Amino acid sequence: MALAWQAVNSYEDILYHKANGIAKITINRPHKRNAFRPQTVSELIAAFTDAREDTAIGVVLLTGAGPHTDGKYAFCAGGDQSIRGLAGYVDGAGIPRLNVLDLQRLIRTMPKVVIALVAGYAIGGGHVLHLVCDLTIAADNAIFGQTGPQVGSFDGGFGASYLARVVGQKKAREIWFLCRQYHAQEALEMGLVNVVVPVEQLEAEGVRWAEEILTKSPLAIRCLKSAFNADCDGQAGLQELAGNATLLYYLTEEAQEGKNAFLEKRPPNFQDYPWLP
Ligand SMILES: CC(C)(COP(=O)(O)OP(=O)(O)OC[C@H]1O[C@@H](n2cnc3c(N)ncnc32)[C@H](O)[C@@H]1OP(=O)(O)O)[C@@H](O)C(=O)NCCC(=O)NCCSC(=O)CCC(=O)c1ccccc1C(=O)O
Repeated sequence: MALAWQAVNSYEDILYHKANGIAKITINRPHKRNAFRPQTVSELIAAFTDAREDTAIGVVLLTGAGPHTDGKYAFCAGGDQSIRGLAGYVDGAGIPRLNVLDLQRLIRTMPKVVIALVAGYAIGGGHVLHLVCDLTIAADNAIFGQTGPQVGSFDGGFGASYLARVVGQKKAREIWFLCRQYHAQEALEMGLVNVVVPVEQLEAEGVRWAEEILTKSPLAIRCLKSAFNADCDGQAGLQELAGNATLLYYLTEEAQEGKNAFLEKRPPNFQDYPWLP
């Protein structure tokens, strides 16, 4: 049965819906193959931040609106080249921005599962967006690729190093150095996506995966996501993982004793808590 999506807020460049513990964020610029401008990214950050803060939400689906009137689908074609200035993508106030990097970090560090639903093109910065999601479900018409060295750009952050972690060094260098496009099946074979489904089943499959995840333990999923990140993200990754250890410790009676003793102006008594092997 289809979910009864409820619209959340009103945006210009994105659509934002929620239903049954799932948030769905849709880039809505199909006339540009869902390429993002600074406003698109700001709106995406606002929606992802809302989903992060909402304790009822456990999984976020990120997708692109489509098909366009020409029948073509796109997840996202990267930065909008028509408003690219000297120092980034120029916003309505004339300020150049590279704010998609903030969005990448938000998706990567939010303690909920983010699933990219890719129909059509995931190209350039749009390809990196699906890459930083925890899981990717591809439609059978999905096309993946980087174009940076062709259009005078590159993503040397997650777009390079995390891509190499996912598909291996040789393949990642091929993807960036040759700027080829890869079909869904090839993406599956290189471990870039989790599954390929017929395009008309894309959202339903995403909802099925989300519903399955939502039956699992939120704290376990949270700790696992930060553990996977810690392996790649250096001190920032360790901070995220250690933050979860602190959260779990705060939940114990032992930690409460420390706080209570301070508030009651007495020495703490940790004698009841064992030094576990
Ligand atoms: C995606 C295509 C392969 C699709 O091809 P096709 O189906 O033939 O459609 P088109 O006719 O080309 O496109 C239809 C329509 O959409 C417009 N459009 C498509 N993509 C863009 C875009 N990226 N920017 C602006 N407009 C776009 C296109 O012009 C057409 O409009 P008309 O009015 O009808 O002419 C193909 O479209 C394609 O190759 N697109 C470009 C892909 C690309 O090169 N993207 C940019 C890569 S660089 C990037 O994304 C920056 C990454 C980034 O943001 C970043 C990374 C690291 C650090 C910082 C940053 C940062 O913030 O910049």
